[in-house]
Amino acid sequence: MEPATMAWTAGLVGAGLVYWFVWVMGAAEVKGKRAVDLKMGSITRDKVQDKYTQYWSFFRRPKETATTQASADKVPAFVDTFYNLVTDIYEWGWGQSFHFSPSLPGRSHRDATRVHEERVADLLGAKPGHRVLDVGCGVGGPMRAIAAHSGARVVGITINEYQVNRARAHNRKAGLDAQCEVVCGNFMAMPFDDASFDGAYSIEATCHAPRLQDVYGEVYRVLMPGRLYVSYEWVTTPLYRADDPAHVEAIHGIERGDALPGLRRQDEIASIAQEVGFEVVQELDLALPPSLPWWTRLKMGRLAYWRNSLVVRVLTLLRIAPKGVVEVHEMLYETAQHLTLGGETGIFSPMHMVVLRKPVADAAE
Ligand SMILES: C=C(CC[C@@H](C)[C@H]1CC[C@H]2C3=CC[C@H]4[C@H](C)[C@@H](O)CC[C@]4(C)[C@H]3CC[C@]12C)C(C)C
Ligand SMILES: C[S@@+](CC[C@H](N)C(=O)[O-])C[C@H]1O[C@@H](n2cnc3c(N)ncnc32)[C@H](O)[C@@H]1O
Repeated sequence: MEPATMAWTAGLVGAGLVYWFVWVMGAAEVKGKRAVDLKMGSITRDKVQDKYTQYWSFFRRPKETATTQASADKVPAFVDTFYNLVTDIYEWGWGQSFHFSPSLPGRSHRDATRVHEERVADLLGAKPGHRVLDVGCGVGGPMRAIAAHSGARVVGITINEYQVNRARAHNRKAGLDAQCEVVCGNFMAMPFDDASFDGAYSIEATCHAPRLQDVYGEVYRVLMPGRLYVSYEWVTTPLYRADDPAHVEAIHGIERGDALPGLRRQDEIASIAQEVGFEVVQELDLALPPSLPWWTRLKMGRLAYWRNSLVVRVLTLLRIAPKGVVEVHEMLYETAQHLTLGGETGIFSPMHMVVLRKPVADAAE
């Protein structure tokens, strides 16, 4: 072959490979984001690596982040940084619902996710005319499913401005912007009137609060008397042993890689709810049999992780993705291993469900 022909062929093959990496391999797992769109929230390109380092040094020793008032006060700001760093990767590699769900035999992940979300709407008895609060709404996957399923209006709150914009764009695209509203704010001091919601829910979000009382207390305040609050909580289960180093490492790994100021024990949730005034209507760990494992989706993705890691590296090399994305992606990969171990050993559940009622006669009155 002529040298010129060889050079052209090599060039074409190279370009084909880049195209394959970026557009095919980098395609979103569940539509909506491509690898080339990994922006790292509202952090400017040159600050991504620094922000990741700051995040990591804060959450490296999770329990310590909640022990003093001064460090607990910093948690929301670091959680905001965390979601700037991970939101695009989550959307790209997981979809618009940032939570787990029990696997359903013969059904897709998408179906399992929707069923887990619609369960909340059904428990709340949400219906047209109701105004329901989504506490820690992410980019609004659950909000849209619940609004569409129930016909209720849903107002979501998230600490992260970038997620607000993503959620609003998704709502518009889904034709649900008249029914779904998104507000930027702290769920421990919400900008809503007392007794202004017919129902409230939180899906894998309140685990970011240093004190669960602070967020449950706020939900209690904004809920109308007699109405329900459903929450899916991240907890350690009674199988967790604090004297087993493998257990401790798995739980610390989950906390570090998920911006958690310290996981709570399952048996703490109901008493905290009662402490702020709620009646406990139901409490159930949805991860327990007969539910099928929630962590198989993480495990089955090994090949996808390898592919994604390669895509992220190539995009960083080509300067399409900002420096620091590789580190964030590595952190998530490690977190996935800890979460899987937590699921397999049964020491951790991301779906300890509580159904709480604000009594008709408020005890404080
Ligand atoms: C509730 C929370 C988030 C739960 C999950 C939505 C996310 C927890 C770990 C995340 C992921 C881990 C591995 C990533 C993978 C390396 C990458 O290639 C593609 C995205 C992942 C699969 C990513 C997706 C979201 C999670 C499963 C917490 C924060 C309270
Ligand atoms: C794992 S995501 C879950 C999002 C959504 N519930 C879902 O299932 O797709 C956690 C959410 O809680 C929000 N969050 C964490 N701490 C918060 C705080 N102090 N105030 C408001 N939102 C918060 C995050 O911004 C994020 O949107």
